[in-house]
Amino acid sequence: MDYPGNLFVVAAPSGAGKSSLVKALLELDSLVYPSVSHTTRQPRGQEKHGREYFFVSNAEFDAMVQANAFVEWAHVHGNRYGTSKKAIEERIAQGNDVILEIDFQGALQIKQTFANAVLVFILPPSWEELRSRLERRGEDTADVIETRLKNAAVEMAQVGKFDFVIINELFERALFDLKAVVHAQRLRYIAQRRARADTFQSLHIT
Ligand SMILES: Nc1ncnc2c1ncn2[C@@H]1O[C@H](COP(=O)(O)OP(=O)(O)OP(=O)(O)O)[C@@H](O)[C@H]1O
Ligand SMILES: Nc1nc2c(ncn2[C@@H]2O[C@H](COP(=O)(O)O)[C@@H](O)[C@H]2O)c(=O)[nH]1
Repeated sequence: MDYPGNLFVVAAPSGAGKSSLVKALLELDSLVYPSVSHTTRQPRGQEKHGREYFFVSNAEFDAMVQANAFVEWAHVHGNRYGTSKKAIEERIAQGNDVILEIDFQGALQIKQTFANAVLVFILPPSWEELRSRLERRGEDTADVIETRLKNAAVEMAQVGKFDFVIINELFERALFDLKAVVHAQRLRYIAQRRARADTFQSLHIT
């Protein structure tokens, strides 16, 4: 599907820093809108329904799947997460840019539907640092951290399917790289529109 807005998809193993990077990007770039996902996971300490996620029951999630309300959804770390059509389609149809922070399975589903979506994978600088970020964040139990680290190996094996890879060692450097990806896509989009307009003009089509 071809929409006038750009769709950016950021995936990473849990703890690599994608939420922190996306939050910082959103503070700097008022033209990018976040998508709020639905999840069956329980809210963490400060999380609010409708802000970080729409927290729904298994039955509510099932009903949305049945109603074909998701553009993508997946089982991640023992819970289900999904991006609703409502969260993105209206915005990109209006020409706004939208950024999704989702896992690799969802990212690959998005690419099937939106061929122009830009997929970015965030890597941590090392396994030790990944573990230490999850521990320092202090939001998950030791069991949950072990599950997320185990899943990280499977997730990182998918990196070759993404358009861009950013190593989040120094935060400011990684943020610079993410901004550069967004900027490059906007320039590419303008170039594509110009090329199309030129083709139409040379064929005398208005
Ligand atoms: N470059 C960095 N250097 C050091 N710490 C960082 C860096 N980037 C993020 N962090 C910290 O690492 C922790 C994990 O970051 P964050 O919550 O953004 O990860 P995430 O990839 O979104 O994880 P999840 O998928 O579980 O939501 C946070 O405490 C964050 O402040
Ligand atoms: N496929 C999808 N994955 C999603 C979505 N929203 C979030 N996520 C990913 O789940 C894990 C865990 O998130 P957490 O908030 O519990 O730490 C992480 O990789 C998210 O990116 C979604 O809509 N679809």
